[in-house]
Amino acid sequence: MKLARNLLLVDDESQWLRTLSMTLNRLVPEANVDTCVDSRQVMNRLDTKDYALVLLDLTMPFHSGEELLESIRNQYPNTRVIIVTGVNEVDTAVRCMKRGAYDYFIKTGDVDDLATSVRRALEVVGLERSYQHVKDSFLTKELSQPQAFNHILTCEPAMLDRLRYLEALAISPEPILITGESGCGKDQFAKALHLLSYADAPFVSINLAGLNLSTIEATLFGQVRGALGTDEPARAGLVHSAADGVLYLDEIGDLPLEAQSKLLDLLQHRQYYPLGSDRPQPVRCRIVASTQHDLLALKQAGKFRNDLLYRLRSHRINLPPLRDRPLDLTMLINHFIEMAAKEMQRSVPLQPRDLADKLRGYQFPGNLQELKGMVFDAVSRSNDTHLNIAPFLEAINELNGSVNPIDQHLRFPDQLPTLAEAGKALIDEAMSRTANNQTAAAQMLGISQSALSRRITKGE
Ligand SMILES: Nc1ncnc2c1ncn2[C@@H]1O[C@H](COP(=O)(O)OP(=O)(O)OP(=O)(O)O)[C@@H](O)[C@H]1O
Repeated sequence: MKLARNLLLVDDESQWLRTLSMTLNRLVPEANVDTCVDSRQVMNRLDTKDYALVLLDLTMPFHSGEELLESIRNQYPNTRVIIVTGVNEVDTAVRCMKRGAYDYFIKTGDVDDLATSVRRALEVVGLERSYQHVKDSFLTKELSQPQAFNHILTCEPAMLDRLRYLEALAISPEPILITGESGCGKDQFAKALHLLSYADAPFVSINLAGLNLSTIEATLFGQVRGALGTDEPARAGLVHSAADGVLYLDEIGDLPLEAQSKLLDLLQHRQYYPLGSDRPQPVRCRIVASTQHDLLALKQAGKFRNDLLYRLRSHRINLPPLRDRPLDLTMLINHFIEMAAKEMQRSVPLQPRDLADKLRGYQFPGNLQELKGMVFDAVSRSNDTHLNIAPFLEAINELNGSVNPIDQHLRFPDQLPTLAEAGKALIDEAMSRTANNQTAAAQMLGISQSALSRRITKGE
């Protein structure tokens, strides 16, 4: 899938082209910069490669910049054009902007503003493309690269929407935040994104839970020799290893505040400083972060930076827990049974037909990870023909046993009722819920029907 990062510099001065391309490579590392010195070649170049942005000189032999601006906007409306010229005339600038230029710069030695505009234009084109992709995929309801999702089994409409959304986001360079309970498939989504857009580049992941600040900083950003006052050798960090690919930050909520500002710098300026160095290193990598925690709550508690949170949340995917994916249960059980049998090199045991039904009411606090664990346990405890379902029943019983309905539902008033009053209220409620069926009410209350009848007669 095409990322919006190809940039074509057009100018008849080859020395200027060389300098500008070197500068932009440094200041906008996310861009792929090509150059074109001959105005007659520009439209050919656009025919053969998908450029998100063209930086155009105005005064050139053969075709003027204004002429090319018009042709590009007509034939490639999704490509933005920034004019970079020596012509310092308000009229010309106004005319170019009216013809659809994205921005207009006078050639000077100071290219910081130009770099900012280039970065913004690439973001705009990326967002436009993602939006178009979301629209297309939601209209057609089809995935264009289904093979990237081979490891994500689902037939739940809500999950299929998320797959399509991830596919649409794959072309944007912006970070993605994946949220959801533990074990619900966040890692799988990060890996799918990698396959969608960065399959030939590295996928580098780190789980930030429980790591201290210096370990995180050194691991992520690397260090120069002796950075920590010891004689430790220089080493490259994971950000360096993830160049051009995906850096997956699992449990981003555990990132200490000090490291959050460095991550923000990386996201905003696509550069980082190894520990002990004051020389910024440019890098281009897609950041995917995940968490099972509520980052808004962490922000309110002062543990997560507001600016980082909003930067990360620009693309967000929240995965539903397994208990909200009833349509997937049977398929996942079958999948994990086959996987376990294969790993344990045994034949696939038969499962009871109603296994998925038995599990329907179960909450799966550990989600797919828990289901997978149960199935592997069951397969390992099975004989060659039939699946041993004890692990499933044990989990259901354990959970039922650990839930204290009184803790969950009863709320006592300041003035407690007497035992007799509470007992009578309970019996009245049970009788009303069972439409005065004493046998059912007695079962609900955990006493025999005759004991209930006695209590009702006595008015207890
Ligand atoms: N849709 C799916 N189809 C098949 N297997 C899945 C699916 N989603 C997740 N899994 C499997 O379930 C297990 C848990 O998934 P994963 O590690 O992606 O969850 P997670 O949300 O990242 O968990 P954690 O919060 O603990 O990091 C993995 O073994 C994964 O391969």
